Amino acid sequence: MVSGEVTTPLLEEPVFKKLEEYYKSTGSKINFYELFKKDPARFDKFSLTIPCPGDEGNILIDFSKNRIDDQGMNLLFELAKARQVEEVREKMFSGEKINFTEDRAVLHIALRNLSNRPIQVDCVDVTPSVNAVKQHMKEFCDQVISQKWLGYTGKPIFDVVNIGIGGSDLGPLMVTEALKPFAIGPRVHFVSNIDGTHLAEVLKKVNPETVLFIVASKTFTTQETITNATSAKTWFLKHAKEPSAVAKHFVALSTNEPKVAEFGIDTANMFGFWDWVGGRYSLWSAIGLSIALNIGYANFERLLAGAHFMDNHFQNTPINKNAPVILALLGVWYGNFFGSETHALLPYDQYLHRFAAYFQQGDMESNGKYVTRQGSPVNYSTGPIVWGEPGTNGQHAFYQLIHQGTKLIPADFIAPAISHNPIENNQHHKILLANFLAQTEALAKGKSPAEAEAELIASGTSPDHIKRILPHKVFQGNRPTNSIVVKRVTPFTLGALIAMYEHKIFVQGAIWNINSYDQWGVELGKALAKAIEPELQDNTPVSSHDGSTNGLINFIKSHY
Ligand SMILES: O=P(O)(O)OC[C@H]1O[C@H](O)[C@@H](O)[C@@H](O)[C@@H]1O
Repeated sequence: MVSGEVTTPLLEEPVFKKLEEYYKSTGSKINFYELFKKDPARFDKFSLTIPCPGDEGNILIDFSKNRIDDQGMNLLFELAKARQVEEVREKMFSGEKINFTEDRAVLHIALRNLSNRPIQVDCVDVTPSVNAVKQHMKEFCDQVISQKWLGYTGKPIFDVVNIGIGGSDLGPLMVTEALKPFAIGPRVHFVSNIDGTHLAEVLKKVNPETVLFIVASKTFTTQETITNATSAKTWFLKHAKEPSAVAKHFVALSTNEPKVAEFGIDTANMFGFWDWVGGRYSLWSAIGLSIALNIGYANFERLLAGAHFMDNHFQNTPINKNAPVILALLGVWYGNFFGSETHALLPYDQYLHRFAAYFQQGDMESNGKYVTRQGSPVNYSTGPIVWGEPGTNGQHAFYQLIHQGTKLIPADFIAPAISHNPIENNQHHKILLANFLAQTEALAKGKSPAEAEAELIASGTSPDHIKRILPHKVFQGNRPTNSIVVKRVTPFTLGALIAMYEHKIFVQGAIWNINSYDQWGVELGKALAKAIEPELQDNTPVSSHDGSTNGLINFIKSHY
């Protein structure tokens, strides 16, 4: 056990019990829309404005449309204190090995530590090595973007293919999509799936003379990535013929130098990182190389600066004004008291269309745990199911269930005030924002039976028909949302938003007393796939698995 670790089971925490009582007597009955009528200061009280430097504007986090009041919020803040969120936060920032099941520190914050504060792991300051890799990345990006890095026939690089999966794919993919307006370098493509279709379709778009493959894998043992990278190399050599050409067209991002060399990539073309960078927190490391190549190193550094800015906010702001802490506590409030099982991320920005997918891994791989740090099964709910799609698309797909379904689905709406594409005199963006505002208002306000009836009468509906359809036209409202508005989606504001959600995950993990930084759950499936693969090599029937698995394998083999 790590010293100072929380050992009181969550449900026995005195303030958790107080919260339970408060939930029964008051919290469960709150209609926050009604509270706006009673308290004109509610928005000011339950929102945060975080001023960003330069012309990045403010980040507004409006959490007033939640089932909370002063008493509830104060109890939640007390809960954060009781669960020692501040102490555990210090452990993370100071490089303690809080990921104890892998005996690792958790230091994605060190990758964006632009103030160069020394951070020690095993008595060694990691900052110089972080800066050295960043310098290598910068030089490489500058060479590729300025077209000084030439392929085997002397042509510059026009396309970059990032081959990686999970944390070595989702971050760079999400960020390069989000920051398309900032692209100045080669086009980027992503191959993650072992399904040969993924690689085959990307290879159709690129030219071996002008393509750069980035093999991104922390462990450099991930089956999908190594198989895809090997096939990409075979394809490349079919064209280039000469093995020495590989050095100009393949680079590796990894913590595993021997495996990189074994694969045949010159370790001079390897960008390293460290075991204290979790895969799902690695876009700030060398894993971000495809981002830096696409938007330029200076913009990549702005992304880091935005994250560093949020790290400072998280580390230095009192709990009751701390954005990640507040978002985390609200999640705990719904998950552990109201029984909400999911959390929706709904960006009103087409460029952020992979944001929810990114945090699906970030959150679900981190907090999808049922065992406490001390090793006992929890008797409370932990990480939510995270999902979402950009608005307004989602409105025409699944919002019906958020409005009138039986499940309580807390949702974060994320929007930029200013669009990168203000086409038609900005009309598109105004319609987009009007929809974002209308949805959060509708979810809050709902529609009472009296309002619905008045509408039906006004539209000339017959009394008999009104009687029949009225209940279907009523919305309960009181459905919680957070609204997060930035001036514009820029490398800086995006970096800050990502870091905010990373720290939210951290705070929830601390409250639930789980290790947010390992992922043993994904290992079993990997091991079993390795065992089944040889069985698919011929058509001999198998009988060594459970009935279903045998049946499936034999059905597939019957097509061989
Ligand atoms: O970068 P790697 O080592 O290829 O891992 C890719 C992914 O593999 C597994 O699914 C998990 O461990 C993820 O957290 C990780 O992001």
